[in-house]
Formats: sequence, structure tokens, C-alpha cells
Amino acid sequence: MKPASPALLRNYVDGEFVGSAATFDNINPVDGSLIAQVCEADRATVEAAVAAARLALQGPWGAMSVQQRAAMLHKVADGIAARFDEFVAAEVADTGRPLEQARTLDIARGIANFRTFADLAACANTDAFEMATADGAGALNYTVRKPLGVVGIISPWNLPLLLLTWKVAPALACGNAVVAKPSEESPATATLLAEVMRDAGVPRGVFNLVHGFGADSAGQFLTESKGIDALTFTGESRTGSTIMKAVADGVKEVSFELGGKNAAVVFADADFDAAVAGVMRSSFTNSGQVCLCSERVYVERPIFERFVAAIKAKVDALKIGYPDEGGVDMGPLISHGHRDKVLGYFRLAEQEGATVVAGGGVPHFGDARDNGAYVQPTVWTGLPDSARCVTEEIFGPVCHIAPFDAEDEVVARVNASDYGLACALWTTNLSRAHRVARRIHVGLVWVNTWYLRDLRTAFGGVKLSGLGREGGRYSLDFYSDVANICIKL
Ligand SMILES: NC(=O)C1=CN([C@@H]2O[C@H](COP(=O)(O)OP(=O)(O)OC[C@H]3O[C@@H](n4cnc5c(N)ncnc54)[C@H](O)[C@@H]3O)[C@@H](O)[C@H]2O)C=CC1
Ligand SMILES: O=C(O)/C=C/C=C(\O)C(=O)O
Repeated sequence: MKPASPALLRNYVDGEFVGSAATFDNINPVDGSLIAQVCEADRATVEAAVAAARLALQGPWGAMSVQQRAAMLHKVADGIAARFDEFVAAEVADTGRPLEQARTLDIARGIANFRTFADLAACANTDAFEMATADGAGALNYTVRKPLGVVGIISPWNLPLLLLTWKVAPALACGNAVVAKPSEESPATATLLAEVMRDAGVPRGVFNLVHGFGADSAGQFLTESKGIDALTFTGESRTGSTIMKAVADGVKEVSFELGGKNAAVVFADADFDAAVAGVMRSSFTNSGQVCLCSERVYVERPIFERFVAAIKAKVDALKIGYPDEGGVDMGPLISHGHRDKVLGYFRLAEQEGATVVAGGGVPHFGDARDNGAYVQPTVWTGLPDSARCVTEEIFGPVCHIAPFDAEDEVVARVNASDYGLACALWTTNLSRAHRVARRIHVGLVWVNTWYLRDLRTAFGGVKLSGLGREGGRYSLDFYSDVANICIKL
């Protein structure tokens, strides 16, 4: 599949596309082919972007009402929709994901993010409290929302447009200007978004895009810039910790969505077929490269053997292939580097004593895909909960399935993790679902479903999985300074 993006992907600073001295390769993980050259922003370019964002706050953007900003964000959504197929092709080329997923999830959500946050910001209310005073006249408190200022946004490669716009849309809806750095692995849809911003008439400097890597590159330069007021990041937990240190001296506001080692729990009373289908989705969607994926599956002992057999049958039947092949279920991983990491865990699992129920290696196609970053979807059993493969985030199409005997036991095992992002429970007993869901120490619990998203709800994790919440009014809270005004009557 040929990307529709240009052969040279440039930075977008102060309303202009700008080049750079250094470039890096953008590689298609399906076959290792070169998609484009990407301009790597140096420190001066990042600082120019931050300065342009600061200036934009003083210009027409800063004078717009929230309704005018919302109308502009709807124009951005319209612009993505008008170039839908280009966005899909660019996302597929960068990531190798099934075309259908890019259509129904990635790009559709990019559009929805702009529409949702435009509407939420335009309709948001603020607090008001009447209070009594000693003189009997009283006082009135009310809050106003103001933009934070310049927001730095650093996003990952696993859901490139979806996760970038999840932050850009509310930041702009709240009146901020942004400097966004997408992942070096997936720069194409972000560059298309810059074109859409320009064409929608978003004033210069409001949306800036800088390409590059993390350490010693655009990512680090952005976190070190004194000109940003807040930093929002999605990616690996260790990177979150590095970024936190970088912004600590300036006491910048941060919002972090980080890694996970999420569990799925299947009780014996679950709708068996629904649970099997649900765990297939939660473990193998996007080749397991979603922070919400389940890499630990706990199944109540009476149905354990049957469940493992059913998962094995489904995994063996998954179609791995080209993104645009009919009925394809899984594409490659994002890169050879990430594949090396995942294959390292495949080897480690055997050393740790796992039974490999399915997969465990690299598929062979006999064509260009053998130069790609594919791995087999993989299922293990037989590991202790202390195994590294059961405790560390792998971020690949893999799960370990273990039996359990009692509710208290499984709650303790699920909670015995350094991470706390998401959990999926499968049971037909609603009382149990409610009871267990409250006891699981994570930010997100799904019952009899997985990754069903209402964009108005709180999203984020606890422990190593993140800091703060985004989504709905939580995003409006993060991307705004809330000031209280107290009027003595
Ligand atoms: N949402 C999630 O939970 C994600 C988890 N991961 C995990 O992280 C592992 C490493 O993947 P990466 O792409 O390297 O993730 P990463 O967390 O290093 O990269 C995410 C973003 O942060 C930037 N970045 C990296 N180091 C930085 C630094 N020091 N300062 C500022 N920005 C920095 C990157 O350029 C990219 O834009 C993966 O194998 C996977 O396990 C990766 C992507 C998303
Ligand atoms: O907002 C969503 O729907 C998905 C979020 C997924 C992540 O944050 C992730 O995979 O990192």
C-alpha cells in the first residue's frame, strides 16, 4: 500500500512547513520499505515552535470565544473527514495495521476527538457557590476557566492519530496553543493533520508540529523548554518518569497515560463464547499494541482447560497478513526494534518454564513480508505470577492464561502488579461484577466487554500506569486553569 503522505515530512512551525538539517527514515513495518524521509527538529526549531505558540495566544486565537474555537475544531474534523482515505493510507503505511481498523478505529476516532471536545468545551458549565457572611449580605463564588498557555504534547506510535488528537483537541478547545511531537515511528498522520489545521484556518502558531526522537532530540528539547506551561504524554512508564524529572524544576502541570500489565478475569459463570471472543480482542487487537490490552488472563478453574483450548483454536485461526487483505486480523509490530523486544520475551517465557500453547515465533510468508516486523500471536500457560513475562509490559500479541479458585484470590493476584491501568471482568453475576470491579486497583474496569469507549468518561491509570485523568470534563480540567472569583455582596 502506497502512503498518500509526501516523501519529505516536514515540521510545522508558526503556520509554515519547515525543513531541517537532519532527516531520518520512516519505515513500513510490513516489508521494511522506505515510506518517507522525516525532518528532525533541532532545539532551535522546537524553541521557535514554542515561541510561535506563545505569540499565538496574544493573537486572534486568544480573542476567540469558546463557541468560535469549537466551530473551528469542527472544521478540522471536517477536514480530516474530507481526506479520510489519505489519513487511512498514511496510518496503515506507518503501522501496518489492518485497513479496516484504521478506518473504523484510528481515523474515525481522530474525527470524533475533535467533535467531542469542541462540543464539550462549548457546553461546559462552571461552579457557583453562594455563601453566608457575618454581615448577612453574603458572597458569591464562581469559577472561570482560562487556557493553561502553551501545551507540549508527546504521543506514541501505537494509535498515532487517535492518541495525538485525544490531546490536541481538548487542548485547543480550552484555548491553548500546542507544540506536538508525534512518535518517530508514525509521523505521517500528524503531518497530514498540520495541513488540515492550515486549511481549516486555524491561526498560525496555534498548532505546531515538531518531528524527532525522544532523548537528545525533539522530545527531550520540548520537555526542557522553559516556554511550555504543561506537558501531556502517552507512552512507556520509564519515559514518563524521565519527562517528569525534566519538567520538575519548572513545576509544570503533567498528565501521563503510561503502560499496563492488564488482566482479564473470566469467572466460570461467564457467557463462555462471549468471554473467549472478548479475550481474543483484548489480547490481540492491534497486535497487542494498545496500553489497554490484556496480557494476563485469569480463568476460574472449572472452565480453565476448555477456555485455553478455545483460545488456542481461535489464535491458530487468526489471519496474519497485508493490511489490505480481506479478512486480515493482525498486521506486524511497529518496528524491528520492537519485534526484538517482543521476541526477547518469547525466549524468556520458555526459560521461565512456560508451556507455549500457540505461536511463540515469527511467521514465514515467502514474500516481502519476511522483511517486515511480524510475530505470531502467542499464548502461554504454566508460569508463576512472579515470572517476568507475567509482570512486565510486553506490548505484543501475547497473553498468559492462569487458573484461579476464588474471588479474593484473583482480586489479590490482579492487584499484585506495579501497573494499574485496565481490567476486563467476564461474569453473568452482576453483584459479583460490581463487587470485584470496585476492588480492582486500576483506572478502568470493563465488565463483559473491553475497550468500549465513551469519550465523556475519565480515562487513565494508577501506579506506574499514569498520573491524572483525561476524557470529558477531566480533559477540560487538565487543559484549563480554573480560577475562583469571590464577590462580596
Ligand atoms: N501507550 C503505551 O502504553 C505505550 C507503551 N509503549 C511501550 O514502550 C516501549 C518503548 O516504545 P517507545 O516508542 O520507545 O515508547 P516511548 O515511551 O519511549 O515513546 C513515546 C513517545 O515519547 C517520546 N520520547 C521518548 N523518550 C523521550 C524523552 N526522554 N523525552 C521526551 N520524549 C521522549 C518518543 O519519541 C515518542 O514520541 C514499547 O516497547 C512499549 O512496550 C510504547 C508506546 C505506547
Ligand atoms: O483513548 C483511547 O481510546 C485509547 C487509548 C489508548 C492508549 O492510551 C494507549 O494505547 O496508549
